[in-house]
Amino acid sequence: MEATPIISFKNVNKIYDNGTVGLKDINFDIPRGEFLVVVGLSGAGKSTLLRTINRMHEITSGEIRIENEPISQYKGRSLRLLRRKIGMIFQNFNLVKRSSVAKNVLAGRVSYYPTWKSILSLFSAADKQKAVQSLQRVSLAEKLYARADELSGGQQQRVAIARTLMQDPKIILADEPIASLDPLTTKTVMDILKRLNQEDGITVIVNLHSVALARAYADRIVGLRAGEVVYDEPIGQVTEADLNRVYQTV
Ligand SMILES: Nc1ncnc2c1ncn2[C@@H]1O[C@H](COP(=O)(O)OP(=O)(O)OP(=O)(O)O)[C@@H](O)[C@H]1O
Repeated sequence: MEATPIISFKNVNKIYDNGTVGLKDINFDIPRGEFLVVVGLSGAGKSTLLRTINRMHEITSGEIRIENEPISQYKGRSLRLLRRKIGMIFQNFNLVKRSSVAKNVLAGRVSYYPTWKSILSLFSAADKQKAVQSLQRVSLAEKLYARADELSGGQQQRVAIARTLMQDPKIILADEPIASLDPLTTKTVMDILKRLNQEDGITVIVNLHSVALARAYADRIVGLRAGEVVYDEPIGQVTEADLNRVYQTV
């Protein structure tokens, strides 16, 4: 029997308040431990798809299950617990630029603390140690006391990854994580995501424009066009002609 998928989309639709179709009848499962890359033109719905998984965006109809639980009704504590197991990294890194790397990384742990302790930054010695270890995973331990805005873009993205590691995530969502980076730094960041996937078994879902990168890193590629899945294949079966379908504008 096949193991339960970690994420499952069933007949998912998303229509924005202004009538724009974000997602149209999405149906697919993501097995635990997969490195999934979502490709598509700008506006195809990649960000929308990713953000429905942690409820940054609400769906209009259908069902999303995480670890076999429907998530749409989650509120309060259940929503916090859902978001704790899902790390997210963004194109623009979303760090507090004037804060230290240490503070930025520790911020990934706040969901484990009562609000008053997190406001006062009363992190335990164990969590400070964990912050150092998270930075070691992205080869940036020496930057612990640097200010975030002293770092290069690639280094900032690695800090953002270290921050998500503080959550002990089961899933990492990466929304165009390398869009602002040069080719060498891109490789460093993608290699780190791949390593976390392979060594820690974290399910990773990455939105990318680059088909070449998708082919280099993905276990499976899903192509979106105008909110619909037009392509869904394991990497071994990916062909140039199929991928071109994703990028047809008509
Ligand atoms: N808050 C919003 N309100 C209305 N429409 C939106 C909103 N956010 C996104 N859209 C629209 O939904 C569609 C999908 O957008 P989305 O950002 O998911 O695409 P994308 O594939 O991630 O694009 P990009 O590669 O440019 O980030 C687009 O037509 C977009 O204009």
